Amino acid sequence: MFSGKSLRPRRTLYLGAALIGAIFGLLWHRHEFSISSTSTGPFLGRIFQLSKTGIPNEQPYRAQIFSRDPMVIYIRSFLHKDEIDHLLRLAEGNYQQSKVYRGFDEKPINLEIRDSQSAHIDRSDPVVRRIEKRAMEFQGWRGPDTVIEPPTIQRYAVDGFYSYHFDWDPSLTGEGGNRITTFNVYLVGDCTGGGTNFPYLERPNDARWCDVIECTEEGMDGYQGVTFKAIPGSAVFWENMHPNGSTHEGVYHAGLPVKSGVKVGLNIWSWDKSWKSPDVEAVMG
Ligand SMILES: O=C(O)CCC(=O)C(=O)O
Ligand SMILES: [Fe+2]
Repeated sequence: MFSGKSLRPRRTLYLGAALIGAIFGLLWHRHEFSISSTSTGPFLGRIFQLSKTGIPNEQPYRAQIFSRDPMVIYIRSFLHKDEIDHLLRLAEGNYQQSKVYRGFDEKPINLEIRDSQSAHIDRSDPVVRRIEKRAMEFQGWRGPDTVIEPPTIQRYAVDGFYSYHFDWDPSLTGEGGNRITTFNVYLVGDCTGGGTNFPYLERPNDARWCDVIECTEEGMDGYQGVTFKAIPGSAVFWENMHPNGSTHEGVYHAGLPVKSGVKVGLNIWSWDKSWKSPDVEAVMG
C-alpha cells in the first residue's frame, strides 16, 4: 500500500497544492491589509468586505491560566492597537457618569462606590462584533442561552475608582439567569494606580507574572491578593461561578483609585439566561 511508486505522483500533487496555497496565501495577506475600495470582483470583494476597517480580522492573543479556582485567565494582546483606537473613537461623546447596578431597575449614581464615566458602544460596528465573537469563541460559546451583554467602556480620571464588588448579581437565584463570565479589558493605562485588585486571589509563586501584576510592596500599596496592571490590549477573563453553577466569592474585585493620568477599560460580560443557583434547584427538586 505504501510503495514508493504510488508515493511519487502524490508528492507532485502535494507540491502543486502547496504552491497554489502559497500564492493564494500571499494574495490573501496582501489584500487583507492593503486592498482599496476599487472594484475587485465578487471573491476579492468579499475579502475586502471582511477587512474594510483595515484592521486584521484575527488577533493573535496569548492566553495563560492565572488561577484555577476561581478560573482566571490572563490574555495578552486580546485587542489589536487599532481595535483599541477604534473603540475609543466609538465611545467618544457618549460618556456619562457611571451608575451602580442594583438589580434590573435601580441604577443610581453612587460616588462612594464608583466614580467613573461609562459609554455604551454601537454593537453593529464590525470591530465591536468581531471582538464580541472573539470573546464568545474564547469561552467556548456555551449554547444559545449565553449571550454577550452590551459592551461598555469605563473611563477613570484621577481619583476615579470602582470599589469591591462581584460582577454576578447576588440578588438573583433563579429566573432570568446571571452574569457568568467577565472579560476586563484594558484600553488605556496611562496612569499610576488604577490596577484591578482581587483580594482573595493568591499571588502566583513565579516572578514571570510580574510584568502584568504588582509584585512589590510599593506596587501592592497595602492591598491584599493580586493586582493586575492596566496594560492596554490585555484582558483578565474570569468565571463568576463554580463549575456547579454556584456563585464564586473568590472573584471579588475592585478598580483601584487612579492616582495620576487616565485609565480606560472595556467590559465584556456574558449572561446565561438559563443559569439557576444550584441551591434553589436542590430545594425545588
Ligand atoms: O476598572 C477595573 O479595573 C474594574 C472594573 C470593574 O470591575 C467593572 O467595571 O465591573
Ligand atoms: Fe467588576
